[in-house]
Amino acid sequence: MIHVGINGYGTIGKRVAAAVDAQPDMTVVGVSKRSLDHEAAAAVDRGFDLYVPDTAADDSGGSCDISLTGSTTALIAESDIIVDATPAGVGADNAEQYAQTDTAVVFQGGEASTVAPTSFCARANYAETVGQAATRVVSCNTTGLARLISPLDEQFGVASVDCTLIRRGGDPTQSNRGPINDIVPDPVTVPSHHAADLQTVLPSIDVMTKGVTVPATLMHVHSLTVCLASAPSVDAVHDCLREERRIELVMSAYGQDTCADLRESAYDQDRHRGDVWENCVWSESIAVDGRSLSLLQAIHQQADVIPENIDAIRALAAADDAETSRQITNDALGVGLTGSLA
Ligand SMILES: NC(=O)C1=CN([C@@H]2O[C@H](COP(=O)(O)OP(=O)(O)OC[C@H]3O[C@@H](n4cnc5c(N)ncnc54)[C@H](O)[C@@H]3O)[C@@H](O)[C@H]2O)C=CC1
Ligand SMILES: O=C(OP(=O)(O)O)[C@H](O)COP(=O)(O)O
Repeated sequence: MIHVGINGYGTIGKRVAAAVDAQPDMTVVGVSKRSLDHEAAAAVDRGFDLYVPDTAADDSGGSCDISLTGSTTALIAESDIIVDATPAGVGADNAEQYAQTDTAVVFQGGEASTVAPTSFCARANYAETVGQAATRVVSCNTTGLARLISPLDEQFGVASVDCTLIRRGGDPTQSNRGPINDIVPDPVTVPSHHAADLQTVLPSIDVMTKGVTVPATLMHVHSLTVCLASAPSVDAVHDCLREERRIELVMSAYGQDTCADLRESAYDQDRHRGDVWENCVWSESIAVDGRSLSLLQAIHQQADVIPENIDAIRALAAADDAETSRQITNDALGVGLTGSLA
């Protein structure tokens, strides 16, 4: 059993905790959270031991009467691996504390790539992280790109990638974010950080990315043009992507027209929190003109990195090879088990 502690129990941390709990070879030691709020209470109700930063819980979380197990320092000491899912930048502040222990760490994509010796996407570069003391799961957008580009590169060769990322303005509870009525170049400089981030897991890929942020909370959408080394048929691209359990081919013809439709599908499948762990590639968007492939995909920002965090834990623990780990994770969560309609 791999004993896992989760430091930071928000959008990503609570999903990672539930996913660890679902694995046959992992157990949740506990979760650590700064604010003693309704999310902390829900963690305890769910059966997770709750730890707080050593400086004690701040008092902004309200007056919930919640039973505490100990300090974050104790959680780190009791865990084989810590998943740090604290807000962007806090993970880097925590890095020194982790480094003073034998506990390995999975950081998140909000941290700079320098926070750990490797960056991680299970489909792209699992082996580089095996046995390391720390890794960083690349961001939700970068995970979505790496999962798509890896099989295309293996099967057809990828000469270059050009992607416009239509970024959601914030997660559903982030009422302080926006825009509420605009389309914002984000960043206005080109390339956006996603190009360099993709190269942390796929260093040989020639990639250009541009970002705009829109008033939406459900998912990101990527508009991609990929220059391939060969000229495959549309059917060959379909077949290549259909092999990937973390890619779902969705179809407008089946009413999967929008991000809202994709999220509703996940709720209809009784998925926990309505999570869509897979890249959703619109089947009808796949077009090939010689060596140029175009497509549209949607990425559920709260969910796609969750299976990757689980595989990153196994890689740090040197527990399995990439394919075995991905399969255990997929089976335990139900990733790709609904089957593409396309
Ligand atoms: N929300 C998203 O769509 C995605 C986020 N990420 C990355 O995941 C990381 C976490 O992001 P979210 O889950 O969205 O953040 P969040 O704000 O939803 O959750 C952060 C959690 O950490 C807790 N926290 C704050 N300071 C703490 C401290 N000093 N010690 C322990 N806990 C503390 C908060 O109480 C909260 O439970 C960031 O690096 C982010 O960039 C990556 C992919 C997608
Ligand atoms: O990692 C993410 O996005 P990113 O890949 O665009 O940096 C998550 O959606 C969080 O992004 P945010 O920092 O804009 O909330």
